[in-house]
Amino acid sequence: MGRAISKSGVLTALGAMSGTSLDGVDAAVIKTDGYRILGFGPTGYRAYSDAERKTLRAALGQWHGPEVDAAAELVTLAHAEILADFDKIDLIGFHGQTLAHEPSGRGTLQVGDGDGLTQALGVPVVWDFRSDDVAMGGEGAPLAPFFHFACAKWIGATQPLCFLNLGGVGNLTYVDPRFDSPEVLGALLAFDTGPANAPVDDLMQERLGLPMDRDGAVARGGRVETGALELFLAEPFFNRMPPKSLDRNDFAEMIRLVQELTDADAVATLTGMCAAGVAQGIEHCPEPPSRVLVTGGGRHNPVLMEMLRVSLDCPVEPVEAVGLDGDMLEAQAFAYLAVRVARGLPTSCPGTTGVKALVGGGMVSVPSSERSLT
Ligand SMILES: Nc1ncnc2c1ncn2[C@@H]1O[C@H](COP(=O)(O)OP(=O)(O)OP(=O)(O)O)[C@@H](O)[C@H]1O
Ligand SMILES: CC(=O)N[C@H]1[C@@H]2OC[C@@H](O2)[C@@H](O)[C@@H]1O[C@H](C)C(=O)O
Repeated sequence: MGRAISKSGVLTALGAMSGTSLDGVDAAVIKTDGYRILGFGPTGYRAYSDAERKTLRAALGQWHGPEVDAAAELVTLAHAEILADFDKIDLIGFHGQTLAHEPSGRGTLQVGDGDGLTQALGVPVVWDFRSDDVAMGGEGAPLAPFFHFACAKWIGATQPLCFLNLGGVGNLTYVDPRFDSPEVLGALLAFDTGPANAPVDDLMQERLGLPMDRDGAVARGGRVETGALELFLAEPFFNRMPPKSLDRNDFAEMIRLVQELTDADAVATLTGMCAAGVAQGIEHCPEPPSRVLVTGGGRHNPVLMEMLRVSLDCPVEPVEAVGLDGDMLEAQAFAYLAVRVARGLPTSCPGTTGVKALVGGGMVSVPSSERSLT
């Protein structure tokens, strides 16, 4: 099943992402030469059980110790299960699970054993994508922007546009497709916009024992409390110039801003905070984007989408409007980035992570049977 990584030509790469929402592992195949997208392939999803989610939650914010070890083992096994379902793969891009992210402090931690996966699956694995960028002074996130640039080309965009990912945390990529290459100054600007669904999920869990505000049903019956919203926007994060990134729990205490509110008002206000963070962030774009294409779970929330439409001056649509798959874009991104890493191409630049030079970060593990060949 395994093959050494060819140094040129089109590769079939499988990417896997376990996001900050802790819902499960997304996996997706793309064909790429490391520059262009040549096609999209099959996708898969492996949900975490309640018990597994609990194990992951217990390890959030920690850098080492038994909780981290348990989380790492679980993440590796869950990935081994889903990735084994795919066939004829040249290369795997394995993001792992972020447990802690403190780029200007202790670094960034994505757990999961990429080397173990290589041996188990017999396919080369690229992993630990963020550490090199952080070591060189970058934020280590977001990393999807180079892939967003390729997506903009794939859909034939001719004017600047934004990709907005609304997962646990929100991140925005401004792409100017008039440039030929993503690393050219001005082609990309990217940053985290603020918390997205994580605070809503946490509040729903805490108050109602539910994992999310499905279809915005609770927020729809509530009212955004402007006092709480103003206090939220006064956080220093919003005045910082991009690039900038967040840890899932950096804004965990914002739930306190809504603690006196009814369930509906509290959820509406947290939803409004996500939209307001995006509206503030978009002001940093070099030019107003022609459209905002939304990916990640937040695009399924009609109340959140409506709030974004009201506060932004351009069309706001799910990425499905241009034929992309908003549930799989991150997994596809790490498939794409894996090929770039394997070929020595950069995966971040000053405009995406604030790093001083171009970085092609990641470890490459090859099956031991192929070590003599590479
Ligand atoms: N139908 C829906 N209605 C409302 N919210 C939804 C719906 N579907 C998904 N979501 C939200 O999207 C979240 C999952 O989003 P996604 O899978 O993009 O996150 P992630 O990839 O784990 O996070 P990140 O991008 O921050 O790493 C859920 O936790 C939930 O809050
Ligand atoms: C440190 C980390 O894992 N960051 C994630 C997280 O989830 C969304 C946002 O915060 C983004 O910065 C990043 O993921 C996406 C996939 C990225 O790197 O582009």
